[in-house]
Amino acid sequence: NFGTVETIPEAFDREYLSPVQIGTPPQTVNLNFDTGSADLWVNTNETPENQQNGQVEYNPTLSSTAKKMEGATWDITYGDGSASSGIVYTDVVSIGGVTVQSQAVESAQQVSSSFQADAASSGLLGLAYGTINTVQPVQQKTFFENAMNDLASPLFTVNLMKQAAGSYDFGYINASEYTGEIQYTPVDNSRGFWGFNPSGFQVGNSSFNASSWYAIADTGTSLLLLPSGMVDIYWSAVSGAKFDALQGGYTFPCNTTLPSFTFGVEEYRGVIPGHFMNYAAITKTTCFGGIQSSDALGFSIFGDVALKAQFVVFDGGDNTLGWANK
Ligand SMILES: CC[C@H](C)[C@H](NC(=O)[C@H](C)NC(=O)[C@@H](CCSC)NC[C@@H](N)Cc1ccccc1)C(=O)O
Repeated sequence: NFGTVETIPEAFDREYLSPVQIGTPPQTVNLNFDTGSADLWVNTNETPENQQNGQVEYNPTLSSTAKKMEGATWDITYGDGSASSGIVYTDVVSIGGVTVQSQAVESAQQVSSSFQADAASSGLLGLAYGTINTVQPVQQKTFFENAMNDLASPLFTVNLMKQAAGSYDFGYINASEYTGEIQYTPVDNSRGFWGFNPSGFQVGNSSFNASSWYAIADTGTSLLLLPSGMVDIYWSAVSGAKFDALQGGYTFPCNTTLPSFTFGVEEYRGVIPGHFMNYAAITKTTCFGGIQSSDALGFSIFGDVALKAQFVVFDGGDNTLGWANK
C-alpha cells in the first residue's frame, strides 16, 4: 500500500509538523518527522504537567490496542543538547493511510526545555535507521522500517516547502512533486543516518568547487550546516555579512540580496535560492544566516534550509538517496 501526509512549517521553517494517528480509537498528534533520529516519542498523560506547555497528548489508557512494553525504557540526546526519556508502549500507528499494527511508541516522562517550550509539537517521529533507536533492553524499529515490506515501493519521499504545506509520501514517487531527473546516490548508514557524499558546491553564478565530504539528510535540523571553509566562501560574497560570536553564527543586513547556493550530488546540481539563506531576523535590520558551520558537530547536515529546495527520495530498499529540484 502507500500513503501521503501533509507537513506544515512552524515559524521560520524552524521545524515541520505532520499529523499522526495513534491507538484505537485513533488519537491524532502532530509530530516532527526526523530523518536524523530513530525514536518515535510523544507527550502523554505520563509527561509531568510542569514540563508541558499545552501540547496535545497521546493517552495509552484510552486506547484499547495499547500494550505496555514491560521493562523497556528510552533516553535520547540530540545534537542541539536537547533530550527526552521515558517508557515504551506498542500501539497501532497510522500516517496518511499507511498503518503499522504494532509500533513502539515512546512515552515521555522527561523532556528538556526546548521541547517543553514547543507547544505545537507533541514529539518526534524518527525516520533514520533503527540501529540508533535508543529503546533498551530491546532496540525498536522505526515506523518506516515496520511499514516498508508492505509498501508498494520500499521508500518514502520528502517534499518540504518554504512557508507552505509540503508532504511526506510513503511507498511511491509522485512525479508532480519535482522537475527533471532524480539523481540517486548510495547511502552510508554506518552511523544510523541517511549519510551521503556531496560532490562540491557553488556560490551564485561563480564556478563549481569540486569536493567530496560526508553529510547527512536531516529533516529535524533547521539549517544547512557545512564545513566552515565553504560557509566562509558563501558569506564572503555577501556585503555586510559577519561572524557574530554572540549570535553563534553569520549574520547579514536583512536588505541584502543573497546569492543562491548550489550543491553537487555526483553529476547532479541541487540549487537553493538565495532568499532561502535568510533564516530569521534578529533585529529590524540584522538577519541570521541559513548556512552555518558544522565544524563543532564533526559532520555536515543538509537540514530544512536545503531540503525545502529539493524533492528527496529516501530508499530503504537499496539504501540510496534520490535528489531532484522542484
Ligand atoms: C549530541 C547527541 C549526538 C548528536 C547523538 N544524537 C543524535 O545523533 C540524534 C539521534 N540526532 C541528532 O541529534 C540530529 C542529527 C545529528 S546532529 C549532531 N538530528 C536530529 C535532531 N535535529 C532532532 C531534533 C529535532 C528538534 C529539536 C531538537 C532535536 C548521540 O545521541 O550521540
